[in-house]
Parts: sequence; C-alpha cells; structure tokens
Amino acid sequence: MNSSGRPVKIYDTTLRDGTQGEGISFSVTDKLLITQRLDAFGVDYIEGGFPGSNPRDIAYFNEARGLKLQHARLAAFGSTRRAGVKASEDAQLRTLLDSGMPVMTIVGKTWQLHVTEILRTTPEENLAMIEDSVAYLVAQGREVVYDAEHFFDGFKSDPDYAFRVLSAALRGGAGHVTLCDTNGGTMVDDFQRIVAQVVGEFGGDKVGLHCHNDSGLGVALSLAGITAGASMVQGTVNGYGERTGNTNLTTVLPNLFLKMGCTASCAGNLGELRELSLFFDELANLRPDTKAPYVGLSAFAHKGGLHANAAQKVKNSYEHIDPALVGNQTRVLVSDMAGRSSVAMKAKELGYALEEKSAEMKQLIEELKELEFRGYEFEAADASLKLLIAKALGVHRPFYVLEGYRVMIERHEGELFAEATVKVMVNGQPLHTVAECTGPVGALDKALRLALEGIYPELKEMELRDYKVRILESRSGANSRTRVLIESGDARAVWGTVGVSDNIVDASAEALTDAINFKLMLSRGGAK
Ligand SMILES: CC(=O)SCCNC(=O)CCNC(=O)[C@H](O)C(C)(C)COP(=O)(O)OP(=O)(O)OC[C@H]1O[C@@H](n2cnc3c(N)ncnc32)[C@H](O)[C@@H]1OP(=O)(O)O
Ligand SMILES: CC(=O)C(=O)O
Repeated sequence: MNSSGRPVKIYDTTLRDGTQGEGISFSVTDKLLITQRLDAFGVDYIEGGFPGSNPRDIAYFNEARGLKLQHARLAAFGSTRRAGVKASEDAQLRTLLDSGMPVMTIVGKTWQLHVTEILRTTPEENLAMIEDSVAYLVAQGREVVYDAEHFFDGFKSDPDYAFRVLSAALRGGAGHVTLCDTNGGTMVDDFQRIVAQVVGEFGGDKVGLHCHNDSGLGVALSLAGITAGASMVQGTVNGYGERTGNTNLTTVLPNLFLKMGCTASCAGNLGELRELSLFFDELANLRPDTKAPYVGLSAFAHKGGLHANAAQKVKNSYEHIDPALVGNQTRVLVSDMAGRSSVAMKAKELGYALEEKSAEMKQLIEELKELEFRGYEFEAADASLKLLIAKALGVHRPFYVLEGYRVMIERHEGELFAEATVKVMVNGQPLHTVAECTGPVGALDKALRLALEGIYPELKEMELRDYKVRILESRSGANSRTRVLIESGDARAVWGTVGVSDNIVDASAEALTDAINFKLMLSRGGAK
C-alpha cells in the first residue's frame, strides 16, 4: 500500500443516499452497526441520515451521539433554508442542529431550472439561502459540507451562476463543496473538464464529488474528478442509492489506492473490502453481486481452460491485481470449458494430486465434458466434483448406496403430504425406512436420515440450506430435463451438490446422496 500517495477523503453516504435505493432499508440497530463497521474500516465521513425526514433517522442520531468513534466524523444531512425564511427560524436547519452531529451536510440548488421551477424562487434568493444556511450552521460550531445538487447540469446551462453557488457556500464557511452529478447523465470528458475548471478557480482541497450511476459511469466519473484535482469522494458500499445507485466505494477505493497513487485513512484496511461488502449485503438482506469488480465471488474466478493453464505458469497472467489485496481469492471453475490445467488446479484445491498427463485425468475430463453436456454444472457443486475426482482416482469410498426409493404425494382434505420409502445398503446390509413430510424432497431426506443416522450420528449436524431447480430444456410440456443444486452445511463447512434427471425428485435424490456422502467424507476421512 502506498501510504505516501496523494491524500483523498472518503465520504460514505450508504446510510443516507444508499437508503434512497429501491429495496434498501436499515433499522436503527443496523445503522448503528454499520456506523461502527465503517469507522473501524477507516472512512473519514459517515453520513448517518436525514433527521428532517423521519423518526427513524432522529432515533438513530440520538443513539449515535453515544458512539465512541475512532476516526470517522458523523454527518447529518438536510437542505438549505426555505425561501423567505430566516436560517435561525428554519425547521429543517433546527432539526439538523438537534441531531448534535459535528458535521452537517446541506444540499442546495445550482441549476436555475430547479431554482425557478422547483423552489419557485429567484436566483438571488437561492444564493442567499445557501450562504445564510451554511453561515448559520458554521456559527453553531459545525463543519459544513455543501452538496451542490445538479452541479454539472447547472454548469452546462450557466457556468457563471454555478460558480456563484460555490462561492456563496464557501463565503458562508463550507469546509467542502461537493459537485453532484445528481441525474447521473454527465459523460466522463465533460465531467473531468468541468471539475478541472472548478479546481482552477477554487483550488482542489475543498472540492468533493458525488456521482450517480445512471449512465453506468459513477465510478469512472469519480476517478476522473480526482484526476482533475478534487480531493473528496462520496459513495456508498456496494453502490446502493437512488435509482441505479451511487459511486460504488468497493470499486472506487481499490482503483484509487492500487492504481492511481492515492491514499486515505482506510487504505491500510483494503484487505477487508470483500468482507465489508458482504456485511452490508447481509444487513440489507440482498444477495451479493457475484460479478462485482474486486469484491464479487467471480472477480477472480477462471473458467476458460486457457486462462487456468496460463495462471498455473504465471499466477497473475489473467488477474489485474493480487486478489488478497481486497480480501478476495482466485477460484478455478471446472466446466466443459476446462482443460487439464483447470482440472489439475481444482483437484489440488480440493486436496487431490492429479497428474495432468495421467490416464485418470484424460478419463475425468471426458466424463466431465459429457456430464456438462447432459446438464450437470459443477461450478456451484464442488462437493459433487470432489466425489467425481475421488472416483476417477479410485479412492472413492461410498458410505452407503441408495438402491431404490418410492415417493408418493397426496392431497387429502386440503392437506398436502408426501411419503418416501428408501432402500439403502450400508456395509452390505439392506435398510428400509419410510418417512413423511409436506414435500417429496423433504420426505426423501427424512427417510435417508432415518436409515443412516443410527450408523452415522454426525448426519444430525448437517442441514439443507438452499435448494435450486433449473429446467434445462423444455421438450414437450412437463417432459423437461431438470437440474437440482443443493447447498448443505454444518457448523464447520458449506458444500454444494448437483443432480440431473428427467424427473425432479430423481435429480433431488442424486444431489441429496452426494451431499450425505460428502458430509461423511468430511467427518470420516477421504476428504481434505
Ligand atoms: C438529490 C438528493 O438526493 S437530495 C435528498 C433527497 N432525499 C429525500 O428526499 C428523502 C427525505 N425526504 C423527505 O423525507 C421529505 O421529502 C422532506 C421531509 C425532506 C420534505 O417533505 P415535505 O415538506 O412534505 O415536502 P416535499 O417532499 O413534498 O417537497 C420538498 C419541498 O422541499 C423544497 N426543497 C427542495 N430542495 C430544497 C432545498 N435545497 N432547499 C430548500 N427547500 C428545498 C421543495 O421546493 C418542496 O417545497 P414546496 O413544495 O413548498 O416547493
Ligand atoms: C446530494 C445528492 O444526493 C445528489 O445531488 O445526488
């Protein structure tokens, strides 16, 4: 990490603009946890919410006042005073001050369209609203960040007025003026040119950036603005935010620190970035974006056989950075695009030594490609793949064999129930069991456990965590090939298995059998 790089300030607005994103909502407790996590990560500013908006944000600030933060300064967000009202008598500004926060961020208009058509006031009164509001808060001992809403649209329509807006905020005593691409429509060249003009006029030390991702450019604009001389970046973890979101901090930070020679207080903690991203998705109750640059599960996943071959020779031949720098890791995916190198690397990752030129390797690759052709997919089914490799190497030890099963489904007086009968062989002994459940897969799982748990008690620790069905090809109506992916886990591990069949219950039985055998491999040997 380059700790002597050009310093930039990192301003997180996940708890304010992030929560303006569709489907994003945090409880007061979530917001407090997030505040502490962001502080521990080392961001400079945390915008906690909009106290003039709702009781939840007021309750959050009441609690947040008691937090002992190590580094971050907490900001409360609001807007400039209303037209024709004194700053000292404005209800919004009063609520902001009541939050008790050291930093107040206020948004105001730059674009005259918004001044005359939305605020319905005059350009001169708008300038007075900005300067008065900033000066009033500064006089109360607060650091003020002025967010110049629609700065780029305003600048394009009247550059002189846009500059007067910034001057008014700076005259009022703003510590930073943030240039906002509120509608997210600005292109990178225009953005960089306009920021350079602002920096030329006012210097870069007090200039911040706040970009939206409507044109898919939130991160690119922020980086271009830093290149043009701005010194503060606003953004949100995972890019949450109004409409298509804000500048994604999990992308912008590694670009700044690893590629652009910049540094900030959080630069030394970049190795926690993936974990930070997952923490936010967990609290937001969102499925993590596997394709997210730097932090996504697939960010360093190699599927093409040629890539895996090269990566085996030179580790970074297909990686733009060392994944560990952002807390991520290289993954090798095995599919019908795999060659010997991919399979050898994957086997090694799973704990097996499989020679690239061996007969076992040749047979395994042929089998894998054939299975993928028939609809199997091993990318999310490492446990099934491991069983397959063990079979190819002749070291597979089946702990039981599912000889046969029967499943009946019945709806009776409005109640749905399923009954499964299974016959398994364990150590040459046949066992028959029967179990009931609401659905056929649950009944099958119960019947298998009933047969096996007496012999293998550790199966009680294992649970089915996720179950996914995919119809692979619709033939005629219900006659479709089905793939079932099952995720299982215990206190120590999580593993995926796959089954494919013309029948959904049969595909489930295959995935279930692999899942149980893998659990037994883990607990009884034969697996790393
Ligand atoms: C670009 C951004 O993301 S800015 C942040 C946007 N975030 C939010 O809007 C979420 C929180 N917002 C809210 O809870 C509500 O909108 C509130 C509490 C702020 C205001 O609610 P209400 O008083 O009911 O007003 P409403 O939302 O209908 O309209 C906004 C009012 O603020 C005025 N206003 C808008 N921007 C500003 C500004 N920068 N300075 C002063 N007044 C402003 C508008 O003119 C409008 O008043 P008017 O109808 O009298 O002209
Ligand atoms: C302030 C803000 O969120 C914006 O202008 O987009």
